[in-house]
Amino acid sequence: MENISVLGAGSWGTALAIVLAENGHRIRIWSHRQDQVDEINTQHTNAKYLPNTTLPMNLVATASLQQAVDESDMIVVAVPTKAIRSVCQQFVPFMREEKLFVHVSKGIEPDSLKRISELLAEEIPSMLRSDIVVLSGPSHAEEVVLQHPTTVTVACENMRAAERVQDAFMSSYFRVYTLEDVIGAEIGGALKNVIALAAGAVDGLGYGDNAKAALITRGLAEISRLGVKMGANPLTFAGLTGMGDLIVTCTSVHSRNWRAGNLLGKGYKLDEILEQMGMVVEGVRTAKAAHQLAAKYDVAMPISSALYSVLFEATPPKQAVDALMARMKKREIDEMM
Ligand SMILES: NC(=O)C1=CN([C@@H]2O[C@H](COP(=O)(O)OP(=O)(O)OC[C@H]3O[C@@H](n4cnc5c(N)ncnc54)[C@H](OP(=O)(O)O)[C@@H]3O)[C@@H](O)[C@H]2O)C=CC1
Ligand SMILES: O=C(CO)COP(=O)(O)O
Repeated sequence: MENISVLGAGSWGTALAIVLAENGHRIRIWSHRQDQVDEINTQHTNAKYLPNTTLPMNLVATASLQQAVDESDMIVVAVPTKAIRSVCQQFVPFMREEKLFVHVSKGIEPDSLKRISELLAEEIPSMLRSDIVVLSGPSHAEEVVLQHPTTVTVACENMRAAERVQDAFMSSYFRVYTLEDVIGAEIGGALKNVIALAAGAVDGLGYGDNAKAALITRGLAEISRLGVKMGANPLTFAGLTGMGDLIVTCTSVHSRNWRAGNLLGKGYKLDEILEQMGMVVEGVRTAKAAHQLAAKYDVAMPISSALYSVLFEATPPKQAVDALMARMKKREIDEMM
């Protein structure tokens, strides 16, 4: 049994806290909203993020970040990418001892182009963190809380740390694999959201399964191209954090990124879509990072670039698809792969 705190009480933080609580660990979940803490502790629900779900009685919420961090040895960071630095900056000043950090967010910071483990390493001094482990894979919170069979991967260069996290999360319906390739796991998890926005847009335009399959396959090709240049193992992209997560996010109605893309394809404006979603759509910010990464590493990322032009340069989605189809002919498998 471990003492574990989950920072962030959105849909994913709450679903993972349920998995951990059901595994018998001593779990705290931190929310920055007192009303949500009260709801979790008194009604055992989190209606905004996981309607129709009853939380286990041993899942305790706190609005005190200090209490959440002090009382646990393993800290699961489950806030959106854009909140990671500010949350770290709030808890680091009162940390007194080393902890194991697990992050479950899927994004890349625009401009700095840092992956999330790099953001955590920058914000948390090395003497206060034993290891940083990435948990990623095809796993919508909505299905995890129904205990539908789900598989994820935990990645860390230190296999003992990865195995400790594997042991903490593994259950009859939540199967956890280990991996050493942190870069591959983080790049696959972040960039699949960009491709999922594009897949949603293609569905919103009324195109069919051929177009969707093309986006998934060619999307994986450009994610892998970039990831390999950044130092990832190409085989990682055939795994759960690559192909697995890309499939689920491009095809599931649970996906926030797919749903936002679908509205884009139907002609809604980005601002109104984000307002309507009420939950984080990581792919929007990551599309900016992907655009910058493609330039920095000199990698062709045509689908990500097309999505960037739809999101930030007002290109109509149909025009972006037409332009993708009209590119110069080329070989399917490029030499780098
Ligand atoms: N949902 C899922 O199924 C999965 C999500 N993920 C990833 O997990 C991460 C979190 O996603 P998800 O749970 O869906 O997001 P949600 O939008 O459901 O929830 C985000 C949570 O973080 C809180 N939050 C936002 N900003 C801050 C801040 N500055 N300080 C403190 N808390 C903050 C929100 O609070 P408030 O309510 O006040 O906005 C909310 O509780 C994302 O990176 C996502 O890609 C990964 C796998 C599956
Ligand atoms: O990462 C996820 C599933 O593995 C969640 O994707 P969305 O944020 O698009 O819902």
